Amino acid sequence: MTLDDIKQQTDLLIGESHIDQAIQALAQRLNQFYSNEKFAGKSITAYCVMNGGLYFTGQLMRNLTFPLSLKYLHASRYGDETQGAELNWRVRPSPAELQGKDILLIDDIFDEGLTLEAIYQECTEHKPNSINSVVLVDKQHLRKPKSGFTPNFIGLEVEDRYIFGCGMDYKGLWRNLPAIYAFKR
Ligand SMILES: O=P(O)(O)OC[C@H]1O[C@H](OP(=O)(O)OP(=O)(O)O)[C@H](O)[C@@H]1O
Ligand code: HPA
Repeated sequence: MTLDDIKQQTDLLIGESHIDQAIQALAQRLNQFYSNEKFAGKSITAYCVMNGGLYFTGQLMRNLTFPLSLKYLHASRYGDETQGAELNWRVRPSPAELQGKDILLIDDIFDEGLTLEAIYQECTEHKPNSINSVVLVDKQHLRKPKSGFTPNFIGLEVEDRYIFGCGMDYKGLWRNLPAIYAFKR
């Protein structure tokens, strides 16, 4: 499939400039949040949730103005599929990197929320000083975690379709696209 095929067979759901604006607005909110005196003199440990979080982390980071230590973790439950299954931990954060730290989890999408909720729980067990999460998009449906868990910062809302671009893949591909697409129904 070529880029031309993608353009013909998909709907452009969110364009590049809209996404860039949303990322800048999120960065401003995070800069404001972490300028609170309770974070004075501290650095923030940002965890990029691989692989999907990579694009968003890179775009977000360049607009963040507080001292940030970048790490990554990898938990996956979609693989190359468009339906989620059981969570598979590939790289866990190390306890020593969490204890007493101020953690920011960065991911591309909050869909059914099971991935981010499980990551949050894993991190919480190792007693960070604070833990917050930011996602680029929140998919609009009612299949969210029963616990009520939700990210602290959300960039954009997206309709209930399988989407790709901006870090999100379609069958392992097209994470590189700077806009968000869904195949035509
Ligand atoms: O809210 P959920 O329904 O749990 O889905 C969201 C998660 O799914 C995707 O990861 P994926 O499992 O595709 O792994 P990948 O990022 O390595 O492709 C995405 O990057 C999120 O981490
Ligand atoms: O809609 C999606 N697209 C890509 N990856 C995803 N992971 C969860 N939901 C999605």
